[in-house]
Amino acid sequence: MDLNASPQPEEDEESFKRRHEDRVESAVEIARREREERKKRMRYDRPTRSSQPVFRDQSYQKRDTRVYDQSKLPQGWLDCPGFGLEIGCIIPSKVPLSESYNEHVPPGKRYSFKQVVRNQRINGRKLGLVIDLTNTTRYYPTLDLKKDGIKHVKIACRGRDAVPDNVSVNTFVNEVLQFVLNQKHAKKYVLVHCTHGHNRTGFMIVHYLMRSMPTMNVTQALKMFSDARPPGIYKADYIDALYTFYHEIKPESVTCPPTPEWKRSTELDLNGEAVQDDDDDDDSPPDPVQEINQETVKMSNDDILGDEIPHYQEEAYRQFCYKMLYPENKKMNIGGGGCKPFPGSHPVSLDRESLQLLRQRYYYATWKADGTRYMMLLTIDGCYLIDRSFKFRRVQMRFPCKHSREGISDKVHHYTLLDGEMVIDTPTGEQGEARRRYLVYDMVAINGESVVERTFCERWNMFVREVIGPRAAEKLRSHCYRYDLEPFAVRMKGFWLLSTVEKLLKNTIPSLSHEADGLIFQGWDDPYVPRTHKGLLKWKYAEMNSVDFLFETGEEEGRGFLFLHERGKKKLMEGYSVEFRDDSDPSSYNGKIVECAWDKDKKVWFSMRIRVDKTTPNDINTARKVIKSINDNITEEVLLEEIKEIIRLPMYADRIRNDSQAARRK
Ligand SMILES: Nc1nc2c(ncn2[C@@H]2O[C@H](COP(=O)(O)OP(=O)(O)OP(=O)(O)O)[C@@H](O)[C@H]2O)c(=O)[nH]1
Repeated sequence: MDLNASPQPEEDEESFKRRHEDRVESAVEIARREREERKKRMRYDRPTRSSQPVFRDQSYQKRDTRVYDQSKLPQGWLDCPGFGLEIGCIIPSKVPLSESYNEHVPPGKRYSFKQVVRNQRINGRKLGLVIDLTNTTRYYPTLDLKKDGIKHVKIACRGRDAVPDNVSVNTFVNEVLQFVLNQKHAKKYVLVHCTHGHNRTGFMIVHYLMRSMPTMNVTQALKMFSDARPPGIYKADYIDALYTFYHEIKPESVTCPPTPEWKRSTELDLNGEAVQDDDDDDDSPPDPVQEINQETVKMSNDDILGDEIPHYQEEAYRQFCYKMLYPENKKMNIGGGGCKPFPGSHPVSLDRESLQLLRQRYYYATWKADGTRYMMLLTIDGCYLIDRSFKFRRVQMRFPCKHSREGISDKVHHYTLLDGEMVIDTPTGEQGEARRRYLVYDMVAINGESVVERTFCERWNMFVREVIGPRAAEKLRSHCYRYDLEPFAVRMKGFWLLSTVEKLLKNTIPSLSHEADGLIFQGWDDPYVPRTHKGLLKWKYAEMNSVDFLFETGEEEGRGFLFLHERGKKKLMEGYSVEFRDDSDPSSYNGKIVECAWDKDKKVWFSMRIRVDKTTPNDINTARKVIKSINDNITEEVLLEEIKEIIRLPMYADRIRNDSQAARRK
């Protein structure tokens, strides 16, 4: 019996059946061997759920060294309908099988790429992209697709006991969005397939719909998919995961459809045992080892928030940020790859000299929140936290625009760039849970328009009117979307007249439910200045004035060196040393950024903490300013005395009076 006999395209269904029955005996043996193999593989080769690989084009094929039995069709594949109706430019489909499977597929049921392309052409559609979500490369070679000018993207998703991970979802959505954006003339389509084109495929398509249409909700997106590809997603945990991800409450009327007949009838293998495909989207329960015990995880400022996004998407967003921050420099290109400096505005330490600035310009004050600095980019397809290393991570948040219909906005912010600090609010007393809050203190762009050249006062009012206001209004009315389930709350930071600084120091700061380490003085008429802004002043409590050094151990035991940056390069600080006041071995700090404060009595730097959010030390000029500020020693008393004088100056006295009257009128 020749199992490798070449396919017979002209064969009728009857003769195919007969030929196939002859082979059952051997197939039983093969199935048994394969089960053994699979058991071995699962023991040693199990990928973790959170790190599913994303491979593009042929690269995955190089790595996948498994030997596959070409006679094995995916369970239920034969009777599973080929493809669904179009959803925008997307066509959900089962996996096309290469012609090397023809021997085991009756002629009327064959579904290779040749058939796919032909079928789509008959329906008036031309394919431009295929997104393959299967976790194997055994079903078809991608070479022919390339020849036909069809791009193939592989996003390997296991599907078996978990939903596709967030990074894979980000990749999928971005691929489709890019494809749509780059469509020039003729409309082309995206064929999306997993094994059967229901669960993983549906899950990804629902994510795409949610991120491309601001008024879409999960129930509508699920229905759109199930109308196009009945019965839709038929795994309850996939449906639940979508509601959870988008912070929506699942309506009672939404139920999970039963497993389709074509899938159930083939769930037994030739020995009558339930089989699991390498790649199949079966219904096994989640792996218990992977479950995280949420209760034991304590919130910290160093927690990594959000999900990674594709590198090329991140690069495009960086370009956008630079364009908004330097609008006068229209041709600015920050280039691809490499490490880009974080472009957010940075205050300088208050010293005797800069104290004079408070007399020359009109300032407001706020507390200096001591959390983690992030800029935040709001777009239709998601919100992105931008950390101090200029890395972007996606968080699921909603920022409606002002134009609203019955309070529910039909638009969300697209390319709005905020600046702020993430803090952890811990309520005093026994009641309430710690909650993350993003405190916004500035805005760089609104819906693709740079506002850096406007005064702070204008930016601030615009932020309140266009961002915080609509969000607050929708929060009260929205029934479906639960803002309280978002990963953090968003607040605007309060700014106060200089006449109230004493109250700010004595009453407001002590009553805050998060850390604060001083004050920020914000020029009310200032533009947004990227990087170091000499007019933006920070005053810290004396013991909190600090410098971030890079610490490296030398060859001599116990000896360590401190480095700063000078014009972007490492600079050894001769004669500087640091004391570690915990019991840990100094070598454990090697290569880390260590935040140090100055001990006036002992005249030595001592370590306060490791800065896991930073990869570079302070610039030498920044450090000089901190040192000057330490030497100048502007205490709380000195500061308050100075401010008392400043607010009597005519420029301040008049504006304070006007601003107070305006605030009362509001
Ligand atoms: N502009 C501004 N910055 C603020 C405000 N509140 C807190 N900050 C933070 O103050 C930081 C600058 O203070 P530094 O003392 O130099 O820095 P840090 O607290 O050590 O943190 P890094 O900035 O990460 O070095 C900024 O990064 C801001 O995140 C505010 O209201 N306005």
